[in-house]
Amino acid sequence: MMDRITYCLFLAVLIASCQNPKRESEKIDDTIKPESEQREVPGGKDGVDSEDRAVRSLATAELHDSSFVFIEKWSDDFVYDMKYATTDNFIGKKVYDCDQCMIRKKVALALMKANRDFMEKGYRIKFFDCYRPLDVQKIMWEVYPVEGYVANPYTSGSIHNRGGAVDITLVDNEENELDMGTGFDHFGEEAHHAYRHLPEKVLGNRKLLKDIMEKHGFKPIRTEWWHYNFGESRAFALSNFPTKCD
Ligand SMILES: C[C@@H](N)C(=O)N[C@H](C)C(=O)O
Ligand SMILES: [Zn+2]
Repeated sequence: MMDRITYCLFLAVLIASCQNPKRESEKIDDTIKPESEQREVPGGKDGVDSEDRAVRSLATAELHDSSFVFIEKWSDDFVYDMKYATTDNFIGKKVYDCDQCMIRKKVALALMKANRDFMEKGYRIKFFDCYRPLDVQKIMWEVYPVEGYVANPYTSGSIHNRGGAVDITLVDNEENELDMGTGFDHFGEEAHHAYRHLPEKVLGNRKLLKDIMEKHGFKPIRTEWWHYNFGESRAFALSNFPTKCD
């Protein structure tokens, strides 16, 4: 009799898990930004005021800190060149279907605050990469299995796979990239933070990026000037859903 009950319980649990409800951490934001917050109000100084409103709007949205959001939906003030949605990357192949930046809500908020600081100085963030599915990490590892430049997907994976890392640079008001000394995904010592044989201007640009990102809770990695991990993002779950646009 007991065995029958245990068996029924087991069956019920199995059926429930097969329905595979999305974990909170993998829920994707489908809220609509209020109409009044979609347009910049005239008089805002270089978009900084509108960025403040955008931060408030996302901060008060009914979303879990770990929900994935499309940052483009919450702020008009970023620039995008999502390299893995093109063939212009070290893999030589387009590996994303979507060219938008998808990231955890908590990380998006910090990025919007950092962007506000950059905008006060006449710059803004340009994204090269945000959330990255674990399967894409495996493709990268096949092409370039060197830790420091590509995180090992078979150990702890990349913070990109957890929706907590971004690859970025800065652009000016005409959307010209600041000179950072190397291109994106230059896997060599010239891209390291400790590499000093660069013009003062380049060192200053890297420092500007690093200082403001650190102020907002991001941590650089030793080997790539463009890569920033947010806070304790290892706490976010590894994800592997494909990058699909809204
Ligand atoms: C591949 C490169 N853009 C990158 O993000 N590297 C770091 C180390 C990573 O894979 O997490
Ligand atoms: Zn990166």
